[in-house]
Amino acid sequence: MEQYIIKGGSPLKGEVEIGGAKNAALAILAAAIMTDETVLIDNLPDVNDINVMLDAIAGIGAAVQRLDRHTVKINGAGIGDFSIDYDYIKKIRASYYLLGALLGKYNRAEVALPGGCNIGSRPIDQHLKGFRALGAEVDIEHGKIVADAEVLAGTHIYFDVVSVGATINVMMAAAMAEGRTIMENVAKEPHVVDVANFLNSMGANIKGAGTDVIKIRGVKSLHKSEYSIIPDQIEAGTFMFAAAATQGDVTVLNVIPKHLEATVSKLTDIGCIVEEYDDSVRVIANKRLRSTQVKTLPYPGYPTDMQPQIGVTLALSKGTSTITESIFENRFKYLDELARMGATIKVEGNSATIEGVERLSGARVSAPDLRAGAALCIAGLAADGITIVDDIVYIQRGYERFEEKLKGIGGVIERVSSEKDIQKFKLKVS
Ligand SMILES: CC(=O)N[C@H]1[C@@H](OP(=O)(O)OP(=O)(O)OC[C@H]2O[C@@H](n3ccc(=O)[nH]c3=O)[C@H](O)[C@@H]2O)O[C@H](CO)[C@@H](O)[C@@H]1O
Ligand SMILES: C=C(OP(=O)(O)O)C(=O)O
Repeated sequence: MEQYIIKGGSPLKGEVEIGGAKNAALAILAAAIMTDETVLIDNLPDVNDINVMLDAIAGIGAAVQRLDRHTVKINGAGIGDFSIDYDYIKKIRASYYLLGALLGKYNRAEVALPGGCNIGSRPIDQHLKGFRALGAEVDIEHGKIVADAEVLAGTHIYFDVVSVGATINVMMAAAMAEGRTIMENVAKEPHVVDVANFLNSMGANIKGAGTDVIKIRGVKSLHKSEYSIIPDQIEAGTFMFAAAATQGDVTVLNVIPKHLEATVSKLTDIGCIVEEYDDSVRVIANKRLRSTQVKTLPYPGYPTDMQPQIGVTLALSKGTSTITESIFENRFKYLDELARMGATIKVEGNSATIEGVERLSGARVSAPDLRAGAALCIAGLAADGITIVDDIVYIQRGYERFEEKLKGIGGVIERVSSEKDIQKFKLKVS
C-alpha cells in the first residue's frame, strides 16, 4: 500500500499548473458515447477515476484511443451492450452518468449502483425521478439500476434538492428526448455548464446551464466534436489553501478565476493577499491567519469539496472558527485525524468548532476520502516534523501527480511503499 511521507514546516512557494476538472471530465466522457461520430477530448486529468470511466466505456464497445495523457478520442458507434457491471465502475460515483448517456441514446441502460467517496448517504432519487419524468421505467435489480423507455419525451421537472449529478444526468438523457424539457431548481456548478457546452458542441440544444432553470430542445442525433475541459477549481483551491496553511506564496496557473470566487473570498477573510489575473491566481500568506465562519453550499456558495482544505487552514489560524457542512453528513472524518496532529476541534452534528493552534505536529494519519486526504497532506506540509498519510489511493482518484506538483512548489513529500522507503526519506531530511 502506498503512503505519502511529508516533512513539514516550510512555506510553499512558486507556480503550479492546474489540470482539467475531474468532475466535468467524468460526465463529458460518458456524454461522448452519445454520438456515433468521433469526439476528441482534451485537458483530461490523468487520474484513476478517469481511467476507470474510459475502461468502462471501452468495455461496452466504444473505441477509446488515448493520444496522450490528457487527450482521448472516443467513438461510440460500436456500442452493443447497454449493461455496465464492471467491477471498478461501482467504486466511482460518476458511473451514474452512463445511465443518462445510454438512456438518451439507446432508450435503455443498466448500470451498477454508484460508489464514490463515503462522505454521506448519497441517494440518487432525483436522478431516477428525472428519468421517470422523461418516460423511462426505472427499477433497481440485483444491485443495478435498470432504465428502459419506449420513447423518451420532453417534460417539466422540478428537482426537490439541488444535485449536480441529477442535473447533469437528466440533462444528458433529455438532450436526445423528443420535444422540450424544462428542468428547475438545478445545480449551477461550472461543470454543469461545461457538460452543457460539450453537448451543445455536439449539436444538442441546451439553454440556461449555470442558472436555476435549464431548457432543452431534444435532438435526434449528436455529431462529432473537439472539446477542451475546464480547469479543476477544486484542485486549484486545494493548492491555494496549501499556500495559506503553510504561510506561503503560490500562483495557480491555468484557472478560471470566476470559478474560484467563494474560495478567494474565504482566503481574503482570513487574511491572505489574493491577486487575480486572467487565468491565474496568486495567494500570499505572510503572517498567521485569522478565524472565520464557513458554511458549505451549492455553487456559487462555498464548495463542500473544499471544506477539509479550509478546515486544516483554520486549525492553524488565530481564534475560533466554525464550519457548517450542509451537503454531506460524513465530511468531518478528517477532523479526528487532524486532532491527532494537535488541532483543537469539537464536532456537534453538522457543525465543527475549531480553536486555532499555533503549531500542528506531524503524525501518522489516514485519508478518509479524496479531499480530506489532500487536506491532511496540507496539514503535514504545515506541521512540525514528519507526517505519514495512509490510504492515499483516495487522493490518487482525483489529483494528478499530487506529490510532484507539491514538490514543484517546495513541498518535501515522497510517495513510498515500504518501511525501507520511509527510513530513506527520514535519513534524507534529517
Ligand atoms: C463525481 C462528482 O461530480 N461528484 C461531486 C458531486 O457529487 P454528487 O453528484 O453525488 O452530489 P449531489 O450534488 O448530487 O449531492 C448534493 C446533495 O443532494 C443530495 N441528493 C443528491 C442526489 C439525489 O438524487 N438525491 C439527493 O438527496 C445529496 O445527498 C447531497 O446532500 O457533487 C458534489 C456536490 O458538489 C461533490 O461533492 C462531488 O465531488
Ligand atoms: C467527493 C468527490 O468525488 P465523488 O463524488 O466521485 O466521490 C470529490 O470529487 O470530491
